[in-house]
Amino acid sequence: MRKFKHGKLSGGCADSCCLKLEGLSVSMEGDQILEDVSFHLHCGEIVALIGPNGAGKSTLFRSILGQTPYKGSITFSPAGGPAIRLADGAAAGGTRPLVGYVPQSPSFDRGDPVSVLDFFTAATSKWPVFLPIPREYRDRAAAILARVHGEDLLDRPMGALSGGQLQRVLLALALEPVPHILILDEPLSGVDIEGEHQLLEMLDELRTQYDLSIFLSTHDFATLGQFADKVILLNKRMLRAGPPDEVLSSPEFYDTFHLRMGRGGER
Ligand SMILES: Nc1ncnc2c1ncn2[C@@H]1O[C@H](COP(=O)(O)OP(=O)(O)OP(=O)(O)O)[C@@H](O)[C@H]1O
Repeated sequence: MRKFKHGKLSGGCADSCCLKLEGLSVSMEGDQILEDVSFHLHCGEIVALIGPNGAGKSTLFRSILGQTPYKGSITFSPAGGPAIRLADGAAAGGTRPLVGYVPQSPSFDRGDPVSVLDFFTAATSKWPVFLPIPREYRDRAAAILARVHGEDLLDRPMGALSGGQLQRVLLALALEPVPHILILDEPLSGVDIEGEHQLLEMLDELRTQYDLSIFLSTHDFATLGQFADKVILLNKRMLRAGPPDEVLSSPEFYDTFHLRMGRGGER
């Protein structure tokens, strides 16, 4: 599946744009949710975040989005530009990087008559969708959907979309405007194998086309090696980070998911 390995990574952070998390900690209602999490994310890189239920994956995303207060630092350094430090979600000394976000799949009632065009219009304008939608809004929605090869979905009811089609519609919205960083919370859940393959191809195409950092969480470990440059294993703390094969064969991975090491493993 992988068609493209990003060339800029060879120089590390110095000559490529980079999101840096350093010593990130989050507490809520007296509970420590994240503790001392540090890693870098480069443009053009797809990084998968894995961990058991309740590991803090969505909380980590919300911290980057500025929706959850944290301790530590999050900085964004555009290639060749000054670094932007995000303190508790506020950009200090620069323009806030654009972060596109696809939340964990919302569900739509099967009989819900809201069309993809209605949904787009409501999300991107103040036009009352019970009135006929003007041509310019329709053309704009079609152009945005075309980025994910979804123009044909425009008049479909949201409730009739498959899991993969719904993810593509949400992805198209997250790409308007095209962000610096794209975050997807479990985009593969509820998506069949064919849809999953299309979505992963799409992400590979988008990061190449727009030089995006893509950061996604998943519980589907079987496909990680096909699309992720790096995997981060999280369970409150960052337990391991590296290429997919290295993380998936690590003792930390086996311990976290209560698996036994196979032959050749040291345990
Ligand atoms: N608003 C909140 N107030 C208090 N605790 C919270 C809040 N939001 C999340 N938590 C707790 O933080 C922990 C991490 O939750 P989070 O949703 O980030 O995990 P996750 O790794 O995304 O889980 P999953 O894989 O099940 O989606 C959980 O124990 C959860 O109960």
